[in-house]
Amino acid sequence: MSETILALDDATKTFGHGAATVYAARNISIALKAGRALALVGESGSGKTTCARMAMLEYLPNAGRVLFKGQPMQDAAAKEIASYRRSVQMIFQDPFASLNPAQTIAYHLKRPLQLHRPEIGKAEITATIRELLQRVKLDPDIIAPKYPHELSGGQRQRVNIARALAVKPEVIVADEPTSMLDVSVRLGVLNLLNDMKREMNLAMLYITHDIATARFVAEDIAVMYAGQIVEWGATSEVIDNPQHPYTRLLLSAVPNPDMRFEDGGSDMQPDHVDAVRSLSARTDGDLIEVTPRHFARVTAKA
Ligand SMILES: Nc1ncnc2c1ncn2[C@@H]1O[C@H](COP(=O)(O)OP(=O)(O)OP(=O)(O)O)[C@@H](O)[C@H]1O
Repeated sequence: MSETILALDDATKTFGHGAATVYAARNISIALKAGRALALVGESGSGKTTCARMAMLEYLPNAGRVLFKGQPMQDAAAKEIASYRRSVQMIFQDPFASLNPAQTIAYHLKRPLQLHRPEIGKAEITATIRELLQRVKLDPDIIAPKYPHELSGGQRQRVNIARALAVKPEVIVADEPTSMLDVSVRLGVLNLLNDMKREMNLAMLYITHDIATARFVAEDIAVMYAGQIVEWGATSEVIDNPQHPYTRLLLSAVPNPDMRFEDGGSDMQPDHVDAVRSLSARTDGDLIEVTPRHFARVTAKA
């Protein structure tokens, strides 16, 4: 079994107080292992980004822990936190927003090397930038001198991936990394993430509302609804044989994940959709031990 690098251990994050408390993430336990990806899947508002932010230490959980190689990060010293921030790199949804329009691509890659890779001498920086661009399948001669606006969305996202790799991370958190890209280039970027994961033994958290894309990247999958993980397991098993009604609902909306279930995005009846949602949002039962009885109860109700 490969090593767990980063884990959320029974982590809960709430916003607001009293009756207005929102449980953005409730009792989340996930483990990111070297050389493997976990897909966190769910519709908008299910809590995926909150989990990513806890993994990035942007939010500390109200309860539960963030563990890095078994060490709780809540009480870590500043030096350990700085090292954590290098080891855990994020790739964002919007490939343009995270690039400075006034700087060349070479500059974007040079900065993290200068800041975080002191072992690379001045003379080797250009060669390392070339290597990084080649790794993400971009031609260094063409791309390095360009500015972000001169690249396509897919090329920009590859630059973001190269920049994340520049600091030699152990974990990549990719939050909807292809949702703003042209459909024709999405698969290429997902395949690249997959290659990086294997070649560099990276642990990866892949966040998406599109359960179908999880197959391309992730060995494991966790399905979220209303701040909770309702089902998890090996990606192929969960997709081919979903046990939880909410996972079935999510799969019924593929291949048009942008469509709302209520607008005919799912082939389930609207009252059945409502029943699945209310069951999935319950916090009193043991949602994790999913049994076919859950499904039977929902169908009987609908
Ligand atoms: N800073 C915040 N303040 C108050 N509520 C928040 C905050 N961040 C998130 N929430 C709430 O927590 C819940 C989960 O949000 P989150 O952004 O994690 O979902 P998501 O699955 O990532 O959605 P999306 O795919 O739209 O980004 C939502 O109900 C959201 O409104």
